[in-house]
Amino acid sequence: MSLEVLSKAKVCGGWHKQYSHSSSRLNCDMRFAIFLPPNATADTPVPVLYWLSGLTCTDENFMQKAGAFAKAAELGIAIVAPDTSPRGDDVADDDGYDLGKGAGFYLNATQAPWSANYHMYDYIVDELPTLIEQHFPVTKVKSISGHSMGGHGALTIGLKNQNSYRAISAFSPITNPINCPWGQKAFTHYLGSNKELWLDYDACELLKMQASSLPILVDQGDADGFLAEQLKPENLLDAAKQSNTEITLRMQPGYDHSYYFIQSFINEHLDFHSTHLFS
Ligand SMILES: CC(=O)Oc1ccc2c(C)cc(=O)oc2c1
Repeated sequence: MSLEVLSKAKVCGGWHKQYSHSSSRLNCDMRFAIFLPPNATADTPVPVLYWLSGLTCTDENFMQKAGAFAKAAELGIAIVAPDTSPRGDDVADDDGYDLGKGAGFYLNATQAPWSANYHMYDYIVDELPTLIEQHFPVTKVKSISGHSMGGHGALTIGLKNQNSYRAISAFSPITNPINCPWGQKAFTHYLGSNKELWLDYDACELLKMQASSLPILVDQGDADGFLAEQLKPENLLDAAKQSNTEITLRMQPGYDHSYYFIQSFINEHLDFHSTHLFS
């Protein structure tokens, strides 16, 4: 599979690069961004942290706003930031910011018109890592993190693929999409009205069914305007209790839903991932 370079810039001794490629799973051209630390070479490949962004975001938000490069360079971790949905003029969309382009919810849609392209679950789990491992000096060792809708993606993808990742972390994740307005809207459109089929993409339901062998770190701001209606971290703790899974949930006083919050704690998440990626 071929990659087209869209941009490259040296940063913190490493490289930030953006690429486009044709995705067979999403049936469209996709973009992603990668940060390669200075020590990533063919002789010394490095592990990868996959970062899943939230609603309305692209490959660019985390790379431009999180301030993660200095720490990732020091630790020797590559970071891959995919886009948040399929893209292009032929891809179905909606006027709302919480459905369609920019709102792929990291699942495989089964309902028309979404099912033609919206297979973000398969893209993140299989197609993108295969591509990254073919083209860059990285190992197969990986972990996963994300924000909001991307936190939901990191939790569900990590929990469903515990042998593929070393650790999961999330900022302000949508923890229980089957019980919040964003999730209920997206799942109705992408998966249909049979709510039994929604359970497979809900972190709380997954945790109730199976304990996590992966360490999980969640940071949540207590001044986040979406906390009570959309994010519900207390439901994640309740679900974890039911399967005897230990989750570190840190309520961070005064922080909101923005990238200022992510920037404040990203180094601690990178340290957390480093501990497990190199163990
Ligand atoms: C760049 C940025 O601030 O991203 C951002 C803003 C808001 C949201 C909301 C409301 C939900 C979500 O899933 O992600 C997200 C990302």
